[in-house]
Amino acid sequence: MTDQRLAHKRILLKLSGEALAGEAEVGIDPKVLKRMALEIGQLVGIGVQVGIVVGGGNLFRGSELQQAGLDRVAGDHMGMLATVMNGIAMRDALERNNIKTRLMSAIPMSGVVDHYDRRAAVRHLHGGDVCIFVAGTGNPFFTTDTAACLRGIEITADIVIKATKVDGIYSADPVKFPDAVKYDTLTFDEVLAKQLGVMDLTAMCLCRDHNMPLRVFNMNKPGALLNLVVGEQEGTLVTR
Ligand SMILES: Nc1ncnc2c1ncn2[C@@H]1O[C@H](COP(=O)(O)OP(=O)(O)OP(=O)(O)O)[C@@H](O)[C@H]1O
Ligand SMILES: O=c1ccn([C@@H]2O[C@H](COP(=O)(O)O)[C@@H](O)[C@H]2O)c(=O)[nH]1
Repeated sequence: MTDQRLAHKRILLKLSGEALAGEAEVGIDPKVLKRMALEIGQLVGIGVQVGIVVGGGNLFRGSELQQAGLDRVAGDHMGMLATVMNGIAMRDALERNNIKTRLMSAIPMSGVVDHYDRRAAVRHLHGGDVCIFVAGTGNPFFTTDTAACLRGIEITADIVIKATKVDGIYSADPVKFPDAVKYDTLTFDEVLAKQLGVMDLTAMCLCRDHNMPLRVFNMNKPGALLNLVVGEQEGTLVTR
């Protein structure tokens, strides 16, 4: 395939932590990791530059730890460290499939992962390496959705793609409301006005204010990721 057929040449892919857990919903399922690694490898093979932000919801979420009695900032630090563990697992899966990978953390962790450096990340992307960005934004009270939009804007990705367990944005959470209706396209202001909960407000506003398109799609649908980078309709596209 030639470069001209690609709808997106540089993407920021947000992988939800829960998606890494597969059916178990907690922990990491090696079969899911392998499948995702192969799908990401297909993109690299056709010349797409891939940045990834991984979530941590399969291990820890600060808000849930706070409800269980922990200090919120301590909980958020644990959540960010959870994303580092997921990132190490994702790097391992990619490298097992001969996909060159860089793992960069917003929180310095010498000897385990590289420290995040935007200019170095862009150089690695140009060289064909997948860059995995972990530890979110490095600050408590944020989410990895916000980190994904932030990194996407920083690396001048063409689009932020949120891979999740539902196949787009619906009129209500489709997990709780099976009658909810799916949207093919939305504007950021519509998502905000309708309070559609698929992504947090900070992340949405960041994408809107920096004119960064966002697509939400189902990572459990084989081939969907490849389809959308070649411009086919998958999930829901949100634009300004
Ligand atoms: N209007 C909506 N349309 C689609 N999904 C929605 C909507 N409202 C809520 N959701 C829910 O949002 C979830 C998407 O969040 P997801 O679990 O992928 O990410 P996360 O919380 O960012 O990641 P992590 O699992 O790492 O914490 C979907 O699984 C869905 O159940
Ligand atoms: O910038 C950030 C990103 C994340 N956190 C904490 O990590 C967990 C896991 O991230 P998810 O986005 O929920 O997958 C999150 O709940 C926060 O506790 C953070 O503090 N700062």
